[in-house]
Amino acid sequence: MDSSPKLICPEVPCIVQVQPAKNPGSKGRIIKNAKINLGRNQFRDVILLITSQNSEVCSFTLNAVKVHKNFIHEGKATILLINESLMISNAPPRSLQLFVKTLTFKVALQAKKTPIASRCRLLATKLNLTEEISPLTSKDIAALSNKVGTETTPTRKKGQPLKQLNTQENCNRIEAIKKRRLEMNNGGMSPQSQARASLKRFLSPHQLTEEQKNVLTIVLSGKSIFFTGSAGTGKSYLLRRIVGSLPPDATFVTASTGIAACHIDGTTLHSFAGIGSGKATLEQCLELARRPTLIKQWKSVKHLIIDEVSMVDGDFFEKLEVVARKTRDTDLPFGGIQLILCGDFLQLPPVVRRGETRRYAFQTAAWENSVSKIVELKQVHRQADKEFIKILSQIRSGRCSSESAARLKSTAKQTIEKDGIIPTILCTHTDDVEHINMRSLDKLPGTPTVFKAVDSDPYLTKQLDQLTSVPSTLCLKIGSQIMLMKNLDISRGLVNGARGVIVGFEKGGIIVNFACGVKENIFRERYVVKCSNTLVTRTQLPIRLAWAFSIHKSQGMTLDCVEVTLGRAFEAGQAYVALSRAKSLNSLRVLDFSTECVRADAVVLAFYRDIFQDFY
Ligand SMILES: Nc1ncnc2c1ncn2[C@@H]1O[C@H](COP(=O)(O)OP(=O)(O)OP(=O)(O)O)[C@@H](O)[C@H]1O
Ligand SMILES: [Mg+2]
Repeated sequence: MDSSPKLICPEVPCIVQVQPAKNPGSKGRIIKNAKINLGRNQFRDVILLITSQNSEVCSFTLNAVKVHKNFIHEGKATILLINESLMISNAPPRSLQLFVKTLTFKVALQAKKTPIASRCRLLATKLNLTEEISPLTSKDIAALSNKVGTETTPTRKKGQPLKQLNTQENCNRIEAIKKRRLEMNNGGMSPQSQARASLKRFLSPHQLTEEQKNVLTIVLSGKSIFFTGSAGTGKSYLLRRIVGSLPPDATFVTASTGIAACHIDGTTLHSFAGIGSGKATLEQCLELARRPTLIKQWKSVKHLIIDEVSMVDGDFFEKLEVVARKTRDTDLPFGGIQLILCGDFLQLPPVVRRGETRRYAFQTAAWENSVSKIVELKQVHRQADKEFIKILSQIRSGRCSSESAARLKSTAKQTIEKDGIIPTILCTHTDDVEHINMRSLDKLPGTPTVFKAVDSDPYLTKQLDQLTSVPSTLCLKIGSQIMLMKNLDISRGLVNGARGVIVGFEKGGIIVNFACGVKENIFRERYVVKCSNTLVTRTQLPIRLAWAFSIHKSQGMTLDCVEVTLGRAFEAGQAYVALSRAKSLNSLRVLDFSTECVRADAVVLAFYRDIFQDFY
């Protein structure tokens, strides 16, 4: 049996707009609730099939094809054929990516084969679909040794209309793109190797584990689910995969905090809900949610994703449930919205004011009525070291044996500085963070270079500070310790949380030496977030100063090298969150550790013991 990885082309639910090439301005034909698939006809041409809601099928031969996939992450792509263009939208982004990948490779493979004589084709009376497309395999990649593929991604600015290209223009563009790609390679990889590498990433990316696949299956079955697990079990990683498997128009991706939302390219739950802090009366909240743009949004939600649900306040969650029912005019729990909740209640709890009683989301009737499935992920991915995993597991449950405490204390003296990168101090209090960062910057010689964020709406700067992970002003000097706040290139280690030090300035950017060994020029990035139901942007360097970081802000992150000070820990789960950001005991330095700072909330322990028989 062939055990090599295969990429099976999925059937993709979407909306397709078929436009005649000769008349690109026309609306063409719009097929809603369509499903697209690939097949082959009797000549072994690759065929794209569109099945409409009433099972009507139309097919397009893909002999000459060009794919625009600039917006594929939003579930959109345009396939340009000789006589028409197919504009695909509202597709689950990951399924669409797999589909486009298969399409481009299969068409490229086909182009290598001897074409069927026109006479033969003319003699055939009718085009028959003979078979489904076979999965893409590593053999296919090998066969593509001297062909890059037919796909192109010409740069098109947002808002600029798609233009039908004549053949000459097409050729020029393809040549220019090939040249640019070669230039980008820095003489490293040939286009063939690039094509192969790109497919290999698809064929064998980090695969989901069985327990993660199980969660995905439950999500796709439409059930409301809460999946939990200790830090680093891949909850947010899986969540990103889930987002890619759901239709974008009806899926809302949120998290309890701005920084956690950034990890999954979502928005905060508060910003999505549109009911302010939720502290107002239910009637006032409903009034807010019934504003025209918001009510439209509430009515369109089918899947609501919430990461770091442990920090969602119970009262807020309860109000949200009522708002969902009332705005959607239904008595179904949560207005019939599928909830996809994820987080670890043994990490940070909801923030409450002094004197207020804490109520977790799971303590509400709204949770009882809406969440039908609870799953625990058990395999830890962030750390590989068994000893460290065992220590963390104890701390999560609020315990710490004398051996574990001794092991953690033993890290206090180890050297984890490397190539000028010093570990980030994780602080319990935000004031300490500001103070350490400012003092350390002042100590560096020279005057700072200031990078001011460009916000699409300057009046929303405060909200953008909350909703994006990057500050409105960055004062930087050579020697500044920084943390990357965006996944720029996962394969090279340029991921959210990567630590580095500034070694130079470049026009409009900075030069950074990263702990992963990469030296990279970093320029401004655009962050797009929803604020009061409109899209706003912040353009800023994707970094933060990282001599110090708050434990609250670090929740959800994987950090390269950290120093933890827990003397003033005040919150249940705080020590656990701080320690579990590190990948290994070797990249961690724990100062002033005492077992008193290890605390787990008894209410949460009781909840977990109740739902998981084998829990601690
Ligand atoms: N199936 C997998 N295969 C390989 N790596 C994985 C897998 N799942 C997750 N990871 C990696 O493990 C690390 C931790 O994942 P992630 O941040 O999603 O964990 P988490 O459960 O959300 O943690 P936290 O509770 O701290 O938010 C990440 O670097 C992620 O890329
Ligand atoms: Mg997470």
